[in-house]
Amino acid sequence: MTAPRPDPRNDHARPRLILGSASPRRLDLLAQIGIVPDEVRSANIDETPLKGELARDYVRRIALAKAQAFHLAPSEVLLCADTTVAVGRRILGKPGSRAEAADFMRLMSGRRHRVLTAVVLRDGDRIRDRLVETTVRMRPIAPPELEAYLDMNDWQGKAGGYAIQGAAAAFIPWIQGSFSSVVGLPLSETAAMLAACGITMKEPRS
Ligand SMILES: Cc1cn([C@H]2C[C@H](O)[C@@H](COP(=O)(O)OP(=O)(O)OP(=O)(O)O)O2)c(=O)[nH]c1=O
Repeated sequence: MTAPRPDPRNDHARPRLILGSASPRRLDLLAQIGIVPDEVRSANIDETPLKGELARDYVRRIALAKAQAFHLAPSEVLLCADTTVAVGRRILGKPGSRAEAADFMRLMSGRRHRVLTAVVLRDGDRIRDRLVETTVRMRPIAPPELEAYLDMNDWQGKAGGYAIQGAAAAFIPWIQGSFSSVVGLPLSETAAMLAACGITMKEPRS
């Protein structure tokens, strides 16, 4: 009997990619650039901002905390991220209720805010991280529109209580920065970080 020929598509030197995120958006965004994690894990992190903490310090601290929450085997590379919304110095996380989502949307209505995403890649003891900031403008939202929007439940599980990739797109005429970063993972920056660890698009199977 002859030994099976090795499949040239199996690159055993390539590290296993672990996505440390419960966000379905992050998995979809990776798939968009042809990256399929070998495994998805999630951890519960206390995401309470510290008193007076700046949004950029906060989002980086939380992404790093997520990246430290997992045990990794030597062949594994871990990707984690955190996305938050900042209006002036106020940090808006994921709203805990419809009423809080309404407060957030009223605060953002008719003005600009920032969306920050910190990406962390952990490869053994080595940590690579990037912070990407995007400015988003929301047009004024009338009270009946806000009620209709909240009825759609799109606010649940989203920083700031909205999803630019969802119904709230109707309120957003302009952004400056990275669309994918607002959705949860800046793709250009993430692809570069992964490539530095030897993780690139999977070859298409014929
Ligand atoms: C502003 C904005 C946020 N979001 C989402 C991205 C993130 O999933 C979420 C912010 O919460 P995160 O804490 O960054 O992520 P998560 O709780 O969904 O998942 P995990 O912590 O396990 O990685 O908000 C959108 O989908 N669209 C948007 O326009």
